This record gives sequence, C-alpha cells and structure tokens, in this order.
Amino acid sequence: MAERGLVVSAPGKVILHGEHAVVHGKAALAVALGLRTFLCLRPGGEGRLRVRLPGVGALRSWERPGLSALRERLGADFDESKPPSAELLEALKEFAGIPAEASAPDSLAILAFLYMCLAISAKYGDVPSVDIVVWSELPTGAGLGSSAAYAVCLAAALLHACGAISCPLKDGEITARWTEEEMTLINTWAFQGERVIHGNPSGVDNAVGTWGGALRFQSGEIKALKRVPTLRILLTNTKVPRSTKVLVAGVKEKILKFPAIMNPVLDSIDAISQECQSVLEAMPANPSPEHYPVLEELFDINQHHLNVIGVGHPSLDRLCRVTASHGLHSKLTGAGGGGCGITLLRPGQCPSARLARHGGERGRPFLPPGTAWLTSCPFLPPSRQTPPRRPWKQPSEICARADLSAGRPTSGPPG
Ligand SMILES: Nc1ncnc2c1ncn2[C@@H]1O[C@H](COP(=O)(O)OP(=O)(O)OP(=O)(O)O)[C@@H](O)[C@H]1O
Ligand SMILES: C[C@@](O)(CCO)CC(=O)[O-]
Ligand SMILES: [Mg+2]
Repeated sequence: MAERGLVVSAPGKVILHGEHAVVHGKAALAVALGLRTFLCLRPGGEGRLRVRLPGVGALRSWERPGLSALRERLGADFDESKPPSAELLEALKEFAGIPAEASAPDSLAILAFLYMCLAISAKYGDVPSVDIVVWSELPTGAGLGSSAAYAVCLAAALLHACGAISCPLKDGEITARWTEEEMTLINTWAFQGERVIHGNPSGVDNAVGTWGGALRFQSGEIKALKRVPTLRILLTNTKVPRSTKVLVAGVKEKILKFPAIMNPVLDSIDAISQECQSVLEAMPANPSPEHYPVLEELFDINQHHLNVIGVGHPSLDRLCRVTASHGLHSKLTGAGGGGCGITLLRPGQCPSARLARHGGERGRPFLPPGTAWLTSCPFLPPSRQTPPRRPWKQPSEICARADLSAGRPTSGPPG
C-alpha cells in the first residue's frame, strides 16, 4: 500500500424510478450525484487497525492479531456470492460489543467494516494493518445512497490494502480509476457491505456508486443509459430519519400479505421506469419545456404507487403539495419514509428561493435553509460532463486519489 496512503471517493445517487420495485426484480433508473463520500486509507501503526467514522460518531481500533484470531475462530464461509449469515453477523456484533438488535448508524457502519475487513482478508491474505477515516458530503439515511457510497469506498480500500486490486494512480497523476474487472470486484464486495446494512438490497445503489453516470438496473443487470439529457433536479431533504432496511422489509411483508394487490403495483412501477427511459433517450441533449409533461406525469404516478406500497410520509406529501402549488412535480427518492424528495425542474425554472420564501402552508417557508439544493443529474457520459469542482477525472464514479495531505479535497477529512 502506498506509504502516503490513498483517498478513495464514491458518489451518492438519485433513483428516478424503480425504488423498492427493483428489490423484487423490476427495472430502476438511477443516476450518480455530485455529492460524494471519501475514505482516506493509510498504513496502520504497530499492527493495529483503526477506523474513524465521524459521520456516524464512531471511532474503533483493534489489534491485528486479535482480528486474525477472530477470523480463524469463526472459520466462516466468507463467500461474497452469498449473504452474510445471521450467525456470523451475531458473532461479529458480540466481538464488537454491538447489541444484537442494534440498528444505530454507528453500529451498522462498524459491523459492515468488520465483516468486509475479515471477509476480504480471508479471501486475499492477512488482516491488513490500516488507519481509515471516512467523511461524506451525503446526508446519512436520506435516500441518497450514503450506505452504498460508504460500502463502495470500504470495498475499494480493503481490496487494495489486501493486494486484490492495484493502486490505479500512476506517477504524477492526481486521480485515476480502476479497470473494469477491478470495478466489478469492488461492486461485488460493496454489495456485501450493503447486505450488512440494508438486509436485502437490490444492488442498484452500489452499482451507481461504483460506475457512476446514469444506469438502468434490473435483477443484477447493469446497463449504462444511452446518451440522455441532463435533467435539473431540486433535491429536498425532509430530514425525517428512517432506515432503508426497515422500509424494504415492510414492503416485502405487504407483498406477502396482499400479492394480488401489490404485484400489479410493482409491475406498474416497472412500466414507469421503462417509459421514462424511452422518453429520456428520445429527448434532445438540451430539451425544451414541451418535453417535460410526460416525465412530470410519471413522477406523479410513481409517487402515488410508492404511497400505496407504504413508503410515503407526511413530510413527502407536503413536499409534493407545496411544489405542485408552484406547478412542479416531485416524488420521493431512495427508500422513502422521509429522507429526500426530488422535484423535476424544467429549463429555466429555479424556484428554490421562491419556494423557501413563499412555499409551505400558512406562509411558513417549507424548505428550511440548507435542506434544499439544486443539483443536476449528469446523464451525459462522464467523459462529456463539465469538469468537476474537485480534481476528480471522472466526477461520478468511484475514483482513487493520492492522499495529498497538503492539498485535501475541498471537503477534507475532519480533524
Ligand atoms: N459517512 C458514513 N460513515 C459511516 N457510515 C455511513 C456513512 N454514510 C452512511 N453510513 C451507514 O449507512 C447507513 C444509512 O444507510 P441507509 O441505507 O439506511 O440510508 P441511505 O443509504 O442514505 O439511503 P438509501 O439506501 O435509501 O439510498 C447509516 O446508518 C450508516 O450505518
Ligand atoms: C429502496 C431501494 O430500492 C433503494 C434504496 O436506495 C433498496 C434497494 O434497491 O436496495
Ligand atoms: Mg442505503
């Protein structure tokens, strides 16, 4: 591992259509965000592993021999093609002093780190002695793929520390990306990390975090969307906390309870994803307002379906009502139940200030400062995107960068 360490970064995501249905084999359209998670990996001192996760208030360290002994004692089958067993995760929770039913952000994050560290090292060598710090521009638990970006960074860093993938940086390069084969390996292990955090993920989030850009995901098949326009999206964080794991489990329960009612809804969401993809791919690079009515109608229909499957929330209903009062169309993104909503903006529309000032009922600003920000979903292939704000060669998929301690990225690690 490079003596100076390595900074790995992966983007968050927005799901345009298909959330939850994609867990049950339907199609989803997802696109990488310009908000990223960063992981700085440095050689650990005196055979120790240290992980600092200020985003979830976690700081843990272990002696390397203790983890090696744990791995041997577990003798577990760390096969990355299978979900981690409940017994294995219980043993790891006990070792880390995490309560059995824990679902707090720090507990899940440490559990995911421990599992991936032991599993990857079991396959590719010894438990590495590393010092890892993770920081992010993404709100956690808000539907923007923060868990996936975390898992993708962890996978890349641990695979590199165990010698399973190269350090893609060449002398003099500031950023670089791995080969397709290495990215596939990173994505496979990131999916394992998502399985620890989400329980029953589809894999769409870690796929976008690994490959970036815009893609269609269905039953593990990842297909980059052909050249489609850049859409301008207003992201609004309702700041209502929720757990993707719990929401995904709730939808599964409802499907088992009402299959004849729920399956047609999932099929309809699948059809919405297909229709949206056709419309996007038929639109010119710089669409004019008349191309938007169908996209807006699909947002509305899908939002109603997401309420039917039980992942809506009054705060999201309010977002939809307030934006609708300004002629705009919104839907939740990610697991729902709170978290973020997305509002489609036509060319030239930029109502966030007007929304903040006059939105909401009874005149109160609906969007408190800092909870809404404009972003654009860069549908253009990374090579055709405008240069990123930070020195990332490909702004929207996982990248590696030397740990330029002096010149850290704008959102450098805390402390
Ligand atoms: N920067 C981070 N550092 C450490 N752990 C993180 C970080 N970001 C996310 N996580 C882990 O991911 C969990 C949030 O995952 P969850 O899937 O519930 O939300 P999300 O990924 O933001 O939303 P969605 O899955 O709907 O896109 C946190 O509780 C934490 O365990
Ligand atoms: C809710 C869900 O469909 C998307 C979460 O961002 C879960 C998944 O696909 O893993
Ligand atoms: Mg997640």
